[in-house]
Amino acid sequence: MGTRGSALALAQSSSFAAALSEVSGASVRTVGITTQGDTSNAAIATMGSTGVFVQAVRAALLAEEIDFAVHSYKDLPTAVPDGITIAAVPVREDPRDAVVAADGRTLAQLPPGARVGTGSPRRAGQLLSMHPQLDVVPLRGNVDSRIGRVRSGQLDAVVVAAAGLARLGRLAEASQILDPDAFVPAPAQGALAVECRSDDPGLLALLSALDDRDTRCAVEAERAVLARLEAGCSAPVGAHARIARSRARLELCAVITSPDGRHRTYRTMSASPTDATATGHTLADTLLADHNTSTGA
Ligand SMILES: NCc1[nH]cc(CCC(=O)O)c1CC(=O)O
Repeated sequence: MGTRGSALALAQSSSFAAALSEVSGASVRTVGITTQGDTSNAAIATMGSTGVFVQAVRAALLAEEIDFAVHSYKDLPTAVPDGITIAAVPVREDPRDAVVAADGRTLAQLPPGARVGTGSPRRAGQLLSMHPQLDVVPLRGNVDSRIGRVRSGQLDAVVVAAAGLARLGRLAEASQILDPDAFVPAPAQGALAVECRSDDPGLLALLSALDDRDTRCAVEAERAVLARLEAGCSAPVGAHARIARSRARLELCAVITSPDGRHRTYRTMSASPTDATATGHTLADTLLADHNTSTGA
């Protein structure tokens, strides 16, 4: 099993490995892979192509240095390369964003000018649109160092994925969990994608035992929004889907903001779960047309 070497990547891949061993009896050996995303100090949004965390892991997979890889799904580029298949999308962790703030404050309780760190244009745009009194400052690094900026007093708050906190056993440090219908998470946030080589049917079958149909469907709809907008992972687009009322309905919401938060376009759509991709595309078209109208583009 290939994985990045960060604490978060190791936590999520080792819990997947444990689940795989449990259902299949297979023993799993972990191979840590360093990626450009781990070694560069540049802001994620300036690193150009999407998938800075992913390319080295996929190269190792195609070179048969590893047999399968566990990725944070939201970090994957929307196109899956030839020769690689997503064999499993396990049950999703909490998809929501979370605030870690000094003195346990919520965003609404932060004073004007409070410094809130995030490196994500999606989070920055939504923060400013909802709370224009805040001073959003660029930030990157692992979850531990981002929370460290709050604990040291350099920042008043940071916004991170609840899933990241949960996987590190630190969800209790969140002072607010943001409603995903109001502050829309990144497409596929909280989900994992387990990839293997397409020509490895035995392993494909083994891994697919841990695939969760509802998670795959929700993520498919969210990622279809992103793919249709041809936006990379750093574009200010949020999308969140859930499967409601015992699989009868797919409910999808999506948001685009301008980077300064002055324009925010939010739309929802409900459809059959069998139409996940088409629903994502349709919602993206509506969203983009309405956003362009409101910004005068
Ligand atoms: N962009 C980095 C990243 N990629 C995956 C997660 C954890 C959440 C997840 O699994 O979706 C994080 C941290 C964060 O966004 O705070």
